[in-house]
Parts: sequence; C-alpha cells; structure tokens
Amino acid sequence: MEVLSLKYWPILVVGCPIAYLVFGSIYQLYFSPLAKVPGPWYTAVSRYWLARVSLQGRRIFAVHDLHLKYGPYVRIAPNEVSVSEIEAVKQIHSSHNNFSKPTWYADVANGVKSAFAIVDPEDHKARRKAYGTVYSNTNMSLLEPVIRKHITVCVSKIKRDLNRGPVDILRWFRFMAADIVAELCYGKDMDMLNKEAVNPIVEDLTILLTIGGVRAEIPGLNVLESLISLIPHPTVRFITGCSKRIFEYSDDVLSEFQEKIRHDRDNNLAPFLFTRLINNMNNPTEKYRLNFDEIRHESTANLIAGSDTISTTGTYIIWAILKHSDVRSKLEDELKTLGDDLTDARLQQLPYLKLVTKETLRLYGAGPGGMPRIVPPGGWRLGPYYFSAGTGVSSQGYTQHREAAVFEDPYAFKPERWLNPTKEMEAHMVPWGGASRTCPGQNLAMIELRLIAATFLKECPDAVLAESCTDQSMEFINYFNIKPSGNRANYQKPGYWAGW
Ligand code: HEM
Repeated sequence: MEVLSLKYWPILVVGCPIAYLVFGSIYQLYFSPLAKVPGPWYTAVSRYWLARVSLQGRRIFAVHDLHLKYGPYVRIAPNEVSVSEIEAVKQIHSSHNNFSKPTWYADVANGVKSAFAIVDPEDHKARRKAYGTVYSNTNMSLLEPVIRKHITVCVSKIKRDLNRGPVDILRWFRFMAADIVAELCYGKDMDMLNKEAVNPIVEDLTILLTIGGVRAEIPGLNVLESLISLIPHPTVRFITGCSKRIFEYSDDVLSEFQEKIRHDRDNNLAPFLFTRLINNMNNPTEKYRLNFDEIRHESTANLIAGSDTISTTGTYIIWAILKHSDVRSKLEDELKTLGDDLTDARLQQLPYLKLVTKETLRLYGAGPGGMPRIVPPGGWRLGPYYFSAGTGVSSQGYTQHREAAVFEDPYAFKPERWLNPTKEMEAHMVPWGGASRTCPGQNLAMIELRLIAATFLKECPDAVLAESCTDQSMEFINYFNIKPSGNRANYQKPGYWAGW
C-alpha cells in the first residue's frame, strides 16, 4: 500500500512548518502561561524581535519603550518577561530566592568559565566565597598605587596630545583600563599605554565576546561555527584560534606570577588582586580554594569585566562634567581644596564628587542591560502574575534608573538630585546589578572613576569637547555593556582650528 503518494510530499514539507507556526503562535498568544502578560503580539510568538534588537545594539531602548507603553511587566519573548516593578526586581535578585542565570551567560562568556558565567546558584555562592576579601575596600586601597600609576600615565599622554589637536579619550581610557586590570589580575599589564596600541590579546578578547554575543542570540549557530572552522583559510584559523591564544597567554603570565609570588619572601611585589587565591591554591584548610585553572578563568573574566566597563563609564563621567559648566566649576573648586593630595582617601571625602559619580552611574553605568534570570523550581509569584519554573525574567537598570515617578526629569544629568535622595531613588539604583550576582569589582571601579575625574580635571584644565563630540556621537549602543555609538569621545583645547 502506498501510504503517502509522492504528490503529497510537497504539501507535507510546506504544510507542517506552517501548521507548526500557526498553532504554535495561537498557543503562545492565547493558551501559554504567559498569555496574560502584556506586550506586542510579535514578541509573544517568536524570539526574533529580541534577537534582532540585541544584535542591533538597541535592546535596552527597545525594551524600555515597551515598558513605557505596556507597564512594569512586558512579555519580550515567548518565554521571557521584562520586569521593572521594584519589589519584584528585588525578589528576582535576592540571594535567598535562587533565581539562576540562564545558559545565555555562558554563551556570551564563550568558554571563559568564571563566576560571571556560572549558572547554578549554589556553585556560584561557593565561587564567590572563594573570592573572600579579594575586592574589599581595604584590599583595594593597597592596590591604589598600581591604579594611580596607569591613570597618571594615561592623563599625561592625553595632556601631551591636547597640544597637537583633538584627542579621543575613549581610546586612551581603553588602554588604561585594560593595563590596570591586567596588572591587578596577572601581575603584568598589557603594555598598551606604553606602546600606545591595542595588545593582540585584547583584540582576541573582543573577537571572543563578539562571537559569544552573537551565539547567545542565535540558537544553533555553534553547528555552523563547527562547519566554518573546518575551512582551511588563514582568517578562519585566526578567528577560531582566539580562545586558544587567550588561554595560552593567561597560562603563561599567571604561571610566571605564581613563581614570583613563591619567591617573594620579603613581600616586595606590587599587590595583586588574586594573590590570596594563588596562595590558597594548595592550602588544604581552605574550604573554598580554587585551582590554577579556575583562577585562570577568573583572571580572564575580570580582564574582560574590568576593561570596557571602566573605559566607558570613565569617558562618560568626563563628558558629563565637561558638558555641564556649572558641574565642572563646582568640582574644580572642590578639588582645589585638596591641593596636590589627590589620594583616594581624600577624594572619598569630597561631597560633590560623590554626587557626580552617583549621577554618572545612574545615567552612564556601563552595565544597564537586561540581566536575565530563570524562575526556580516550584514557580514564583511576582506582582499580579504567577510564573512557572523555567520562565525567563529580566530587569534592566536602564529602565529603573529612568523611572519618571521616582526621578524628576529622569534623562537630565543633575548630581544635586542625590543631595536628599528618597528611599525609592536609592532602591531603584542598580548600577552594579542585583544582590545575588552584584558586581564584585565595584570598589575597584569607584576608585578608578574618582581618580580619573580628579586627575583629568587637574591636569587638563583647559580641555573642552571637540566639535565632533556631539550628543549624537555620545548616544550609546548596547551589546551587554554600553559604549558611545560614535566609538570615540574627542576633546581639544579651546579655539583649536583644524584648518580648511
Ligand atoms: C563602571 C564599572 C563597572 C560597572 C558599571 C559594572 C557593572 C556590573 C553589573 C551590572 C554586573 C551584573 C551583571 C549581571 O548580573 O548580568 C556586573 C558583574 C560583574 N562585574 Fe562589574 N562593573 C564594573 C566594573 C567591574 C570591574 C572593574 C570588575 C573587576 C575587575 C568587574 C567584575 C565583574 C564580575 C566578575 C561580574 C560577575 C559577577 C557574578 O556574576 O558573580 N566589574 N558588573
């Protein structure tokens, strides 16, 4: 018996996917557990919209617009809801509630297996316990000389170049931030400020993260990647070899540093972020010790997490100060009270600098993105909705920091708003992420931001925005972190004329 005559095959081949799409869409729109959550129809039926805006670098803005239209709960994909109601956001990120990160983070991290990419909440807690006091303020103040050394060199080079014409401070801050965090993690900087050029390993990290970012949005891309990697072309080999080069590099520098620590009986070495972790590696009494491989992954992750974040927010703090002449002159007056003593301990005491940094983090913190999480087993009620286990829930700092009911004139840069902040304002500030996975590098970041602002204003008192540094070029785009869409931030001396 001919069960299916050949003439029916084309109907089946075309009809089955169409039926799947039609019935799948009807299910998502009317019967799915998320059907009651508001949002446009196209986000309910497919993940395409979210992937598209993410790959275009517009995710935070597109999701923000949906919140403005639909309210604090918006369905942004068939199985993902963006939440902006503060009580719900707190529950999602509480250390007690075990919302896990999705594997999306591991895809983004693209093989760098650090605290950032660990999905399971218990495994993550153990990893963060191993960090111990590594990032404490006390430890950070020991690292200040290393941080200050690079910031001083960076600003002196900017000052030198300002005599020649417009200077792109984003480029210089990228060199500086990578040099600082590399020296703190590996005991050896990236030699970028000295060579005034990007280190090939930093280029490799950019490639690695770009591939990871695309892979995280396009399921199944890894199959295509495996096929492409078989093509014997030098460019393909170069691109597919980047993670090997990164890991070989971290292996070498960390082994070198481990040796130096072993022979440093008189404690002559500059302090290092992970000295404690290296010393604990073979300590049987240390419950949460990490092995060499784990430290290697953490160092690489910190190099990534502590580079572009600082260069971006550092660039924006200078931009915001120079754009607002009243802010600039108040800050300059305040800094004058310190004379030449720009140590971080003194800078921490400056009230106006504190307001400026906080307002910069509200508008230009480098990580205002979605921070997706997964509802734990048993499901969870958030506001008016019950979400079953496995549902994706995300919350973006970009929206919380611009909540019009909380922040008056939310898009304006007004440091004075932090003079008497309300409880709601404080509760909405999440520049370092949510409680359970909060940024461990925040103390380090704060020292860097304070020193960048103070050193720049002191050394480059006549710097102004160049004509090419416009509101439009400084609008940011968002690929996990943010950066200026013009990919530069030019400054110059007043009256500089580029000629005809
Ligand atoms: C202005 C600078 C910085 C900002 C605005 C920032 C912001 C953030 C945010 C929002 C998160 C949470 C991401 C999420 O849950 O999806 C995060 C996590 C993280 N940050 Fe930062 N960060 C900055 C600088 C740094 C620095 C300097 C380091 C280290 C040297 C660092 C290391 C990390 C790590 C390792 C994580 C992952 C934490 C975990 O999941 O346990 N960050 N950061």
